[in-house]
Amino acid sequence: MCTAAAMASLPQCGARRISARPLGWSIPIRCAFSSHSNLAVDIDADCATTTGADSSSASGQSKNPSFFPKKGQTLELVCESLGFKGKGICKAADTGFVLMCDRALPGERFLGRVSRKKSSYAEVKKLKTIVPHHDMVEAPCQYASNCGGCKTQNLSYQAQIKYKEQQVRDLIVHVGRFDHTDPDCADVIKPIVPCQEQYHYRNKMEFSFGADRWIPDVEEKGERSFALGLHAPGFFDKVLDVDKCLLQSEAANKVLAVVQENWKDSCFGLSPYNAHTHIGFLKHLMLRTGRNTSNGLPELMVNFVTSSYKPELLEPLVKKIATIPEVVSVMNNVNTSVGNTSVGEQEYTLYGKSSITEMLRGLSFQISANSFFQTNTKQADVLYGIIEECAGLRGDGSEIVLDLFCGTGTIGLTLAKRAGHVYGYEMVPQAILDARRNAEQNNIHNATFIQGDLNKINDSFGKEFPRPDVIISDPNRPGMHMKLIKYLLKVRAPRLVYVSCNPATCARDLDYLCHGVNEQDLSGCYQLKAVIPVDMFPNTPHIECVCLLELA
Ligand SMILES: C[S@@+](CC[C@H](N)C(=O)[O-])C[C@H]1O[C@@H](n2cnc3c(N)ncnc32)[C@H](O)[C@@H]1O
Repeated sequence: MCTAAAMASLPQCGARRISARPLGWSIPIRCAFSSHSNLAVDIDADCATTTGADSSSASGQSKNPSFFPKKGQTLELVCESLGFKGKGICKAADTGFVLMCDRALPGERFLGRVSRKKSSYAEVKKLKTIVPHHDMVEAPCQYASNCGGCKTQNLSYQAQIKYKEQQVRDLIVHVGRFDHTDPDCADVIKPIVPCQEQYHYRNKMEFSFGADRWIPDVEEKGERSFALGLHAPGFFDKVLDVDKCLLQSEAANKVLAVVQENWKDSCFGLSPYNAHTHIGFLKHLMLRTGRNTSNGLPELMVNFVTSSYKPELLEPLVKKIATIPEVVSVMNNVNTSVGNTSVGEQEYTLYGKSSITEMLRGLSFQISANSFFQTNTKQADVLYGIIEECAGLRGDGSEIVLDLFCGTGTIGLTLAKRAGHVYGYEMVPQAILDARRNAEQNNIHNATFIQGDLNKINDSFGKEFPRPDVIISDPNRPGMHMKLIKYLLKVRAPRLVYVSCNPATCARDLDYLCHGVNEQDLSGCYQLKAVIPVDMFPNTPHIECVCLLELA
């Protein structure tokens, strides 16, 4: 059975047939996923806003109490587990119809309204908690219940990692089609590696300036005012004003506080960019924290993304920020497009230097405003250690490593000391330039970085480098393109380390690599040896996994 939570992200999963239910009756709903999901409750469904049952299946209703929700219906639900994007999963009794609710946490009994209905699952908006969830703790952040960033702050950390591990296991079994009853497979999924720091772990945060401040409870009244903070969940144009974010460093919070104290002051003449009218100056405030390599102290980059280049407007604010000792760089990216991106067409240094330093596994990296870099440095150190262990390089300097989706080259460069040669492949030209610079700066001479789109490779891919002994693949959330899967099945590398930030697409790709792709007439040739979930982002639904595959 394919889980609905996974279906939400995997289009190839088929919809399940379920029947409709009569309106206006008490409906038994129970929780989903685990074997002990027998918490049946009666609910008094409010069907005032729904119209007519599904006529195709309504006739069977009097005999069958099965349930098919309607948009607008209010239900009493109990959440048992966390699924895709950290949404709480509930399930209708009898039909197994899945209902997903943002911010519902396991054990929580709540009233929710069906906001969206698909053929295989429905989404529910939580209206009111009736009984709180298990493993409840007090959220330390005042914005926790409204901010889109940390959705699980009020769930104990032990429970957070337990549900993440369970989600990976469910996806590997149901989407990846690995049989957990097979003793060979049972040991493959390892316990999740927790993150030692659950707050202040992010080295980069991006806040938005907005003309439309989001005040959660009066949201519908259209109250308008300026804001600097995080986008309200589901809104491109509304911003939750925040003075402090517990995910970023203390030094970054000092900068945020200074900007907040000053930018709305009319004497500065600053205006937020309006996502509707496209008028206004300030778009984003990006704060990056690195470490000074000589004294180990934090060093900070502040990057203002603006719609035009007017340094005179920013100058008074820059002067105030520059008095914060940790600030070593103030940048200005100018982005004239109407989109939401923070990468500028031009970049200017307003104060100090144009990059900061970060250390990872003993190497030092220069990070500019737009460089990609792992956002949780300490846990990236742990992640890369696991990758290195999985890569299992002999260290005799003879092996070829292919680092696919290499970004700024960090994984490949940390492996280079034990490899014969590393070949990195990446689409973004600037990342390739950064990777080459990083290699030079760390005196690494056995690494070659090649720019190219791995979704567009053809049969000649692989001619630029010798046959790899170890392949690292670290794609973005959509996972690997079928063209790349075909290459990996053709090249038959002895070891493949798949690093993923989306366990759903990861499970799909592992299925292709190990079991083959029927529709493409391809046989699998790898054996799954280990899946190691790593918690890189506490208090959020994100899950990283390192998977080791060996040639079968
Ligand atoms: C998850 S990041 C991994 C970066 C790097 N491995 C690291 O640990 O820092 C994925 C990288 O894949 C790159 N990428 C995304 N789509 C790509 C494609 N179609 N072809 C090549 N690279 C791509 C992105 O630019 C990004 O640098």
